Amino acid sequence: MGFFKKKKNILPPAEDHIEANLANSTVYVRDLQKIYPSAKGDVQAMKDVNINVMENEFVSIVGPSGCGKSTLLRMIGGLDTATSGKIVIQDRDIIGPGADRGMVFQSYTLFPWMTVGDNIKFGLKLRKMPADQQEEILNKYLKIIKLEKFRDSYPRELSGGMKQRVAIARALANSPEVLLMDEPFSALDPQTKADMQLLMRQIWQEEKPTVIFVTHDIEEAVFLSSKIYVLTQRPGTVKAEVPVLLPYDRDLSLKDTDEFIELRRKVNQLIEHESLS
Ligand SMILES: Nc1ncnc2c1ncn2[C@@H]1O[C@H](COP(=O)(O)OP(=O)(O)OP(=O)(O)O)[C@@H](O)[C@H]1O
Repeated sequence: MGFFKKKKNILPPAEDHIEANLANSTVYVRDLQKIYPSAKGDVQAMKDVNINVMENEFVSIVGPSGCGKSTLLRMIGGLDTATSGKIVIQDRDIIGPGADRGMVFQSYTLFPWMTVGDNIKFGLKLRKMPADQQEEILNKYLKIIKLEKFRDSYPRELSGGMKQRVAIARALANSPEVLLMDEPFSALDPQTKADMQLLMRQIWQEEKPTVIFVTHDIEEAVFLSSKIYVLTQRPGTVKAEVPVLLPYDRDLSLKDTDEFIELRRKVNQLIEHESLS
């Protein structure tokens, strides 16, 4: 029985419909607050953040610089602790890192002394998965990221985009309940970035991972997501939850359509108003 069902009897009736929605949540963030103590006084990075990510959703977090996007992702990843509030994945309170969450960062985080294959199998080896199953999963993900020929290469032999493809495969190979991505494509050149967005969308359409994706690139957020949370400037809180009602099968030509441009403009305006206020 899930966390929300257990609490049913103590919720007032008015919240019943909210609870019904949350029962399907993979990630549930409530009243999250983050204060960084500093010599010059406390820095309130985040205030009353509430987000709700359903199973198989691709959710992006956008907002002005310094609004707390990375802090929020780090807290969901268990790499940082909240000052108050709650983060629940399925029915478990998050108090630290765990294999239930895969992470991909902007900076390249592959183990440089391991081949591509060993990087992808790393988590599987830790779990002592039988070798034949490891091979099966490795082959599946090498194919998905189109790097079958690079299985025995080392990270130093790969381009930035290839390294991020391996990082995504390494995270997904562990079948995480949620994939957390912090600006994973922002260091790449524009063409590689567009290729990676297309690949990421294809992976999502085929594999349906639950994803929380932090980016400052609104076009990227609209292209990839099923839902976008726009945060306010610091202290960051949720300003808007924007559903992305665009076709399910997407390719890069979608970016030139009126409906895409209109939605990108809407999200941009939400952030611009924030930056000017
Ligand atoms: N260790 C820290 N000590 C003090 N303040 C911090 C610390 N880490 C982050 N902050 C502050 O908290 C706020 C949120 O930072 P965070 O990096 O999460 O924002 P962001 O939205 O990801 O920014 P950007 O879009 O520029 O990457 C910022 O104002 C930052 O200066």
